Amino acid sequence: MPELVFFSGTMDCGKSTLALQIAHNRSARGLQSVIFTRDDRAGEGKLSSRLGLVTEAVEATPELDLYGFVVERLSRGGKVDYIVVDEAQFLVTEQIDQLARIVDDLDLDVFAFGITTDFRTRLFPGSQRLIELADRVETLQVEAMCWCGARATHNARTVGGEMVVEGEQVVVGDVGAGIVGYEVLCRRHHRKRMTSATARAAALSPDVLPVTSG
Ligand SMILES: Nc1ncnc2c1ncn2[C@@H]1O[C@H](COP(=O)(O)OP(=O)(O)O)[C@@H](O)[C@H]1O
Ligand SMILES: Cc1cn([C@H]2C[C@H](O)[C@@H](COP(=O)(O)O)O2)c(=O)[nH]c1=O
Repeated sequence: MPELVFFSGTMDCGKSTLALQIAHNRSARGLQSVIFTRDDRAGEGKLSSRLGLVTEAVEATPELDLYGFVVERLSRGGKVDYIVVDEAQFLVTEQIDQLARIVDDLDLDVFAFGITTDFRTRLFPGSQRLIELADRVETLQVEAMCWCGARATHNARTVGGEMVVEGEQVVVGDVGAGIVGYEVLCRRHHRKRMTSATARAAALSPDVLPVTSG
């Protein structure tokens, strides 16, 4: 049975790499995909991984009907065997419904990849709809780690190095880069707003240095 699968995790846990691997293995067996993405760091119409691989993709702008796109390709004689969607958190909820329709009405597997929650620990609308509709939600096996060594479960946003919990939901960016950056943290340190930089600064603070006599 074809499935809608949501591969989910924090930033930097290997989602795009897995998306590229799935596409590579299937195309090696002659299967053809439509790859959708939205706002990839590498630019419009790209699906890129931090391991350096990149492939062409269809930019899923909010107006694009994903079901209609696939139907049109099939009706023009194109071959479509399965669908890959990266940065699925950025899709509008109607597009997630369209993905479910692709599975149910066109009998195609849909593999969607995305982060579940934003820097405020709130669900992205696209991810919420995926959790509601997916046949399976899979957590990636290569866990991203917090600076403390625990499994990273949350995404933090930093502005000028400071962790923030207010702002626009969508700001495209990378981990540890630019004015606006991101860092993955465990829940404990997300709650305490303690990034690796804050933790380093605290460790160096005279307040926590051992008091020596003499
Ligand atoms: N230099 C490197 N050597 C080995 N693995 C790396 C290197 N740089 C990045 N990675 C791997 O790539 C992962 C990020 O891959 P990516 O697919 O871009 O993540 P995501 O799409 O989840 O943000 C990291 O968790 C790490 O496992
Ligand atoms: C937490 C968070 C992230 N984003 C953006 C930043 C990146 O462009 C993508 C995630 O990409 P990745 O391949 O999973 O690393 O999402 C955002 O816009 N808002 C957020 O709160």
